[in-house]
Amino acid sequence: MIYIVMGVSGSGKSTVGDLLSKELSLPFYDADDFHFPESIEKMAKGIPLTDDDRNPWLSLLAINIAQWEAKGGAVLACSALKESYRDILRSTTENVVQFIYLKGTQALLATRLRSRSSHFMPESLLESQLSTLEPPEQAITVLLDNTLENIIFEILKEINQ
Ligand SMILES: Nc1ncnc2c1ncn2[C@@H]1O[C@H](COP(=O)(O)OP(=O)(O)OP(=O)(O)O)[C@@H](O)[C@H]1O
Ligand SMILES: O=C(O)[C@H](O)[C@@H](O)[C@H](O)[C@H](O)CO
Repeated sequence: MIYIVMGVSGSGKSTVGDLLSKELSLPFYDADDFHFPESIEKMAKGIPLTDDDRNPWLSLLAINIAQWEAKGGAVLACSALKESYRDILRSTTENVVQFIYLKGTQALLATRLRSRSSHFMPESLLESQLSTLEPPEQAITVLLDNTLENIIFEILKEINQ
């Protein structure tokens, strides 16, 4: 199984994904590590990515997803903001991708982004992240206004159902 922890910047994808991977004894990958340098540069300058920036990155991730699945599964932290992006991520495997959506208010997301230091993503991009987001219909949805312990507990409960 491939678990994709998704949501806008600051929602806790990397933190939750890493913890979840340990609970599930699966390797953890962060989609941020697969961005092209030009994309990181754009975001650092406060310029939102476009479909043209994201699609090749998502296709690269999809190739990796098939390989991770063949090796026994993984947890991936990836924004996966639009349904079309999630379609690309699902395109190389059949029925093995489970999305986990971290949902929260703009105010809390902004607070989380502000409290974080030394990250390329500026808080100014939060608005465009939220306007691009198409909330997933088929996902385990968890409210991020909770302790990490409770968030992981909720996710594991849903996975084990
Ligand atoms: N449940 C939580 N309670 C309190 N703080 C949290 C929680 N989840 C994450 N954080 C903190 O919020 C900040 C954002 O989390 P994180 O970097 O994991 O988000 P992200 O979605 O991966 O962001 P990005 O996509 O921009 O890399 C971090 O400083 C993290 O420690
Ligand atoms: O699709 C996107 O716009 C990107 O993946 C962003 O979401 C950032 O990479 C991530 O949030 C790191 O801060």
